[in-house]
Amino acid sequence: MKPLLIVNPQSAGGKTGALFEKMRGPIERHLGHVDVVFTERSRHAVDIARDAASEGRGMVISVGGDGSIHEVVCGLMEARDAGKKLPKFGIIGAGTGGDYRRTLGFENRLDRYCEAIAEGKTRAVDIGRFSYATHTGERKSSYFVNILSVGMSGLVDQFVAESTRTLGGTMAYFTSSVKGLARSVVGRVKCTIWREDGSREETIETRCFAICNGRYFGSGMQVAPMAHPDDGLFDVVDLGAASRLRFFMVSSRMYTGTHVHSLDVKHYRCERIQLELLNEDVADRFLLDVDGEPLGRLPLEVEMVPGAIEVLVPKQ
Ligand SMILES: Nc1ncnc2c1ncn2[C@@H]1O[C@H](COP(=O)(O)OP(=O)(O)OP(=O)(O)O)[C@@H](O)[C@H]1O
Repeated sequence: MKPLLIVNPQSAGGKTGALFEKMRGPIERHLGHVDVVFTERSRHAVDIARDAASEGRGMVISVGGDGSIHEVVCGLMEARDAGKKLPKFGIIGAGTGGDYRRTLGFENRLDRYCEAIAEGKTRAVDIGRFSYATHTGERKSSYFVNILSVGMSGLVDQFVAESTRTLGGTMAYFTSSVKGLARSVVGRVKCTIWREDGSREETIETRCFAICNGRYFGSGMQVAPMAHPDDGLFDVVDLGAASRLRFFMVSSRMYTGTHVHSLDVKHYRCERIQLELLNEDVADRFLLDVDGEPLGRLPLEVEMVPGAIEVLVPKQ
């Protein structure tokens, strides 16, 4: 069967849909004939990827941004949990932020994405499987490939989602970040972590707490510069509970990854983690960010699925 391209025409503010026919020539020169499906709605890529794995495709390729990668991964993981053999997963970055492809070492060029897919080098990347609470209190589960964070990041995502209809992408992100900082709260969180055979429990206070396979979130902020997407462990970064001004100054250092040297920031590694919010009065402002999209809230339980998906990566 031919490789299947799952194209999000709405990614990069709609540019991907407008430019895809121009991209098809270079793609087919590298990969030969391909099948193409355009997503028609949010989360459609989950169904397409799951069905592609179920019908025995050898390769699926996401064409879009981090949200598209996330959805294809969710579909593949649903197929894996149903006992299906998974296709190799190719990435053609055509989004706005591109946080996951940065960790994998992709240059943001169509020819580089195509070369990586054609060359066939893979990395078996880790996936997080988690359960969370929806805004109506229902328990649900899902997956993440890059970063699952909670606190101010989820609040910013929610403001971005509410504002994109009236503002352009960059402007929406900037105003949402300012609003997110102004409205951010300190969560008091009961945190239980498991590593190898042992577990430990502690109560922490934080404005933002990130559970990472990849290194970047928020369009280029290197929250976990030490993370490797295929080491079988989450790198957990707690950005602390400093005042808003001090938190802003520490967070700004994420662009260079030097925030990890701040005494406010804590880092540890684990295979499984549970978070429960103790000050429930801040629950509607202490929210989840899953691979860059808003989702729900605590309580949260996360477990590692090591080496779950074979991703086609640059040779380097
Ligand atoms: N046909 C569609 N109509 C409307 N929304 C869609 C459609 N297909 C996918 N989406 C949604 O588009 C959103 C954004 O996609 P994606 O993340 O790939 O692009 P981006 O936001 O430009 O990139 P990045 O996340 O890297 O900044 C996702 O939440 C996805 O669910």
